[in-house]
Amino acid sequence: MHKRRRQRLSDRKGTFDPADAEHVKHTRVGVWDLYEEVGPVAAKLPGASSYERWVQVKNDLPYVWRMLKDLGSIGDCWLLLAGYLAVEWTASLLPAVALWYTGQLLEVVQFAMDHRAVDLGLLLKVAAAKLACSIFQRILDHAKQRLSIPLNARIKRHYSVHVFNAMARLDVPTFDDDAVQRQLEHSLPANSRSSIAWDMVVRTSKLISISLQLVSQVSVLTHVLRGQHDGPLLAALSFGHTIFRWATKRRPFMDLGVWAATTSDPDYIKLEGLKRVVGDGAHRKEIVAGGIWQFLLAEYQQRAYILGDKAGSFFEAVTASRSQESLTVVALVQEILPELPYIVFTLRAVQYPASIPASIASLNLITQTTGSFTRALFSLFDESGSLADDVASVRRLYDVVTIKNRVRDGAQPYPQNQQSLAQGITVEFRNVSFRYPGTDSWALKDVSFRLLPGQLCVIVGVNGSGKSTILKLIARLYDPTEGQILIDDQDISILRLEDLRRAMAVLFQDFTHFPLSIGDNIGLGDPQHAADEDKIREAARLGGAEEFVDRLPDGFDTYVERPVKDFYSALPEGTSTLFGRPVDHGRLRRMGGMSSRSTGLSGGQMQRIALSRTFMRSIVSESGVGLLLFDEPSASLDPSAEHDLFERLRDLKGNKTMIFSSHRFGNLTRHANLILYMDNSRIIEEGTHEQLLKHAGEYARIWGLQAQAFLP
Ligand SMILES: Nc1ncnc2c1ncn2[C@@H]1O[C@H](COP(=O)(O)OP(=O)(O)OP(=O)(O)O)[C@@H](O)[C@H]1O
Repeated sequence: MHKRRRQRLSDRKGTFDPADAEHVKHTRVGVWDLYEEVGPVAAKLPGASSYERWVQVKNDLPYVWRMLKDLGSIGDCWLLLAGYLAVEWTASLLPAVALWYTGQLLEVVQFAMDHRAVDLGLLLKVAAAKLACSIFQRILDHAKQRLSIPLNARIKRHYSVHVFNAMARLDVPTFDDDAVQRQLEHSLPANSRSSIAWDMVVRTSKLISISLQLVSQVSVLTHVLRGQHDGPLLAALSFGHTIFRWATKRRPFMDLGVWAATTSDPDYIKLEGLKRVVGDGAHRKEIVAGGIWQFLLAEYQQRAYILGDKAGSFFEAVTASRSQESLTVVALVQEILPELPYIVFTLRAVQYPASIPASIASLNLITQTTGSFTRALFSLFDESGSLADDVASVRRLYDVVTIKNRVRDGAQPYPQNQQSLAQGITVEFRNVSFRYPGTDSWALKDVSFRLLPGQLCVIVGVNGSGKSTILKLIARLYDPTEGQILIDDQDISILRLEDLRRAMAVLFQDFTHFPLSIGDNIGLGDPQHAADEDKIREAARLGGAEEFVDRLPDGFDTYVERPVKDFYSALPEGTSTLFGRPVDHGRLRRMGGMSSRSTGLSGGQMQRIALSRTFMRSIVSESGVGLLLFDEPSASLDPSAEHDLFERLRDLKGNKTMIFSSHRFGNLTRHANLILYMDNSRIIEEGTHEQLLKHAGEYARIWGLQAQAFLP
């Protein structure tokens, strides 16, 4: 259900404007404002929208074919699949066989009426056959389940690699794009235990099986009832009621089409805010230190009292308002219709008393069949509707690997001569301006500078002036909106991205830690040597991480953030550790997504791990790095660690070109060949430390401020 809802939304093209009174109906549901699209009349004609959906299914069929071919390429999949289908379809015929034997019972009754004696042979045969049907049904169910487990696992594994590939290869602006995020979301199965392809297989097989079940049951029933008094009439009445129920079945709210709901009720919004304040551990310190819990409680009580019964989530409100509409004429007719066969049967019995036993048997047979017929018919329609969604999901699953990266790859190998990297890289910005995707303001405006091989450049300036952005453009995470960036005098966009990125090492300010072991976190700086423990240790030493990592119980195998949760239930209160890790007893915590307690590393220690990763790439390995980009590498380091870091960096720099972004003057800027002072997206001063002091501008002023802070 949830899955279908997501897909319906994404299939719509264009926009939805709640303020468009002509096409959008507004209603109040509790504290919520519900806006529903009022579609054109044609779309409301029965079948009109389903026709469109089936046309879409037809267009998407090539993707299904491709999926089938892919399934064929998975080891043993075809064999398992053939077994699975054979079992499911055979099982679908069993109810009809059982029905046929029930029909035989009718003959026993008829025989008893005609001859005043029971045909014992036939009775035993029927009983044995019905028993055999039940046992066979159970065996087939078991076989189906056994086959589905390896099938599902293999299909899931195959497509998890497919989706991993689709996600892993995306660049920053593409991955950040909302439309791409939605596309990626749709390539994931609604249920983590399944996969889109497996859902599709199950659905198709089930549809065929239900159809077989319906056709076989109806034909057996027609055959059995042909000679029975009133049989056809009772059957018509029973099925009539089923069909009426299906035709008047209320469509679930979420299937109604395009809609959106919001609330502007200030009491409700505040109530929800207050709940979060006390539920989220992040606010606990402030609540306690500020002594505000009683105030919060009083506020909460007041809002809850004002809102009364209206306080509820949107779906609660919808359910409450729907329940008021449940007594309709259609609902009453639905209740009466099932009784009709009994009424007719009673009237006929009064008219022809002799036929009562046979009629009772027929009625019983019919009502039994109608039950299973109703269920099958309902699920046939439900499943066929979902099949259209499944086919669309398969299309999306394949489309997702064709998403184009926004940053286009260049064709030119870089560098032409690998040895040249050791001499450093030339970096030049020519009138570069840049806006982040989806924003209107300039993050960089008309920036130009040239850095020669082996030079050290430090970018300083106020917060948000564009320092990090310069580094991101050099790493080609984004392309400039205007202007040109040259690397070794070649336009950066013509160079092969893979080569370019291999030639540089970057430490971002907002560096992240992969939810992998510390060793992997460092090793990934240079994937080619990621398994080389000596290199990892050397990188950790240079990054200042070796000492504290060695003190951790699991050393380099420690997971800073464990990506796998443990499962447990009803542990005694005193169990504070399990499997060597702290136990999280709090459901509230888990609900707030705070279950994974980290190993408790400090910000500075985290930064040292990130630094080690950069060292792994740039200095320890011989991977041919000629350019080092560091964005605030010492932001979380204590002064002595910062001093050591810069010393080490200068020692190891060699002829590599280095660019730093920093707020701290002194340690670095004094040694820089070029300092860029930035303000408001522009370079406002540039030169060496001495030149800028002589210039007596902003750089000199800030330098003076920082120097004064250390004067007695
Ligand atoms: N991903 C992004 N999307 C949109 N705008 C961004 C993004 N990243 C940064 N910006 C904006 O671009 C401008 C420059 O940001 P940048 O991070 O380059 O500044 P900075 O000089 O490095 O700042 P700080 O000293 O705080 O690190 C800022 O106005 C910032 O808000």
